[in-house]
Parts: sequence; C-alpha cells; structure tokens
Amino acid sequence: MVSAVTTSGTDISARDLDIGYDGNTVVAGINFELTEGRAIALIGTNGSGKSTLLKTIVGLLPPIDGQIKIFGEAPGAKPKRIAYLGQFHASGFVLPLRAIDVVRMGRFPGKGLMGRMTSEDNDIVQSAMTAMGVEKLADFPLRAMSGGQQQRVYLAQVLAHRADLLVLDEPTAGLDVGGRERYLQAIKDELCRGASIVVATHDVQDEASLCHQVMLLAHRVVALGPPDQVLTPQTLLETFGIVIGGDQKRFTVLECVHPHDGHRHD
Ligand SMILES: Nc1ncnc2c1ncn2[C@@H]1O[C@H](COP(=O)(O)OP(=O)(O)OP(=O)(O)O)[C@@H](O)[C@H]1O
Repeated sequence: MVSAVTTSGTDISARDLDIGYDGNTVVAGINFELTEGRAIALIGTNGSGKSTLLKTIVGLLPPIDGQIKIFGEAPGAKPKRIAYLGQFHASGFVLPLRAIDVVRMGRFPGKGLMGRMTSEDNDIVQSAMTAMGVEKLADFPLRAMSGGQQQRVYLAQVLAHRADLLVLDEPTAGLDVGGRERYLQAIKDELCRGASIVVATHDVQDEASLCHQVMLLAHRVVALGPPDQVLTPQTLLETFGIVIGGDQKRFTVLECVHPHDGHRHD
C-alpha cells in the first residue's frame, strides 16, 4: 500500500448511494469516502456492480438514490480532473489512430481539441508511453495492435492526463507480467503525486498491495475497509462463494519516496 503525506481533500464522498440502470437498483446503500492520495479497490464477482459504481462516479450514470459528490460537486461537474479508463475502447477502430494520438488525447481535457501541444505536453506524453513500455509503438496504428498493447496505450493515456482522480475499470485486463509490473509502478507514482484512485479489479493480490481500502461487492457491499481486515476467508467466501487463498503479508505500507506537494488545480 502506498501512503502519500497529504490526505486532506475528500475526492469522493458517497452516502446511502443506490446505483443501477433505468430505476433498477444494482447495489443499494453504498457509503464510502476517498481522500487525496488514497486508493480504493472494488472487488467482486462478475455482474456485482463494480463498473456501475465507476460509471456513476464519472457521471455517465445518474444515481438512483442517495448522494454522491466528486470534489464536492455532482458527478460529471469536473471532467478535467478525472481520468476514466472504461472496460471497452472503440476509438481506435472507428478512427485511424496511432498509439501516440491516443496518448495525446490524455492532454486534451486540460486544453480542448483545438489547444496546441506544448513541449511540456509532449514530454508528459513521452513519459507516459515510456512508463507503460509503448514508446517504440508510437506510430503504430491502434487497430493493428494486440489487446494487451492497446490496454497499455490506454493506460498511458490515463497517465498523460495527470488527473487528480483516476477511475480505472479492470486496468490489468490483457496485460502480461511486464505490463502489470509497469502498471503497478505507475499507479504508485500517481498516488505519490497526490492523485486518488478507484479501481475495479479481479486482481485481488496486486491491487490489495496498493490500495488503502477494499470494497467487496456482490450486488451489495459485503465489506469495506483496509485490505488486511476485509480480505478474510469468510468475506471472500461470502463474496465469491468459494474459498480463495491469500498471502496477507503482501499488504504492507510503502511510503512515497518523493511525496507530492499537495498542489492541485481546478
Ligand atoms: N447498460 C445496462 N443496462 C442495464 N443493466 C446493466 C447494464 N450494464 C450492466 N447491467 C447490469 O448491472 C449489473 C452490474 O453490472 P456491472 O457491469 O456493474 O458488473 P461488474 O461488477 O463490473 O462485472 P464484471 O466483473 O463482469 O465487469 C449486472 O447485473 C448487469 O447485467
């Protein structure tokens, strides 16, 4: 687990939140807070409501009931401050995009489609591509890439955003062992920069080693709290219906070497 020094700002606050589609509740009564520099992992079975909660956080789905605030406002009010990685990516198949074009889009929220890329923007794009190991694929067409290569490119786009809140839906899907290590390092760096992160995942061990909180979902919140308290054989059995082994010694606290300076902007 990574600890940034400053945790003053509340980035997400949910109170008695019911989420779902067209008035049909998928998960009811969600309560949690996520503060600056902290991460929460949503872990649960297929169809348990993880993506639904992420879509509600980014403002793609209205809450059915209760309250959710993102940076103190309604979801969707501060898109520039949020980088969202959805489960499905269509842009590379609709448009003839190269990898670098996709990563550059990570800079657009701050400047708009017509904004000029500065040398600082180009440096950020390069460093995001290097972090995910796709710098040599910069001019490669996205539609000719493997699924894992595309996932690395979309993760590089998220990193290029330099967002205050990262909302990630199964970010390690399709990644090989090297890609996962790069992802984990990049996420640690984002946390140390002061970003907060909410991640839906099936990688219980990897994410639990990074995240300060875990929410176990099974069409309801089964448990919420620090990984070493939440990921017990009983709660995992309750969530997944099977016993899952876990080496809880991995849930150690890593301090940031260069903690962020708390500087954020609207
Ligand atoms: N667009 C939609 N309209 C109506 N119901 C939906 C829609 N998308 C998902 N659902 C339903 O909402 C429930 C939760 O789905 P959700 O996508 O949040 O699951 P998940 O936990 O992210 O699953 P997975 O691990 O498979 O990605 C499921 O029962 C699903 O059928």
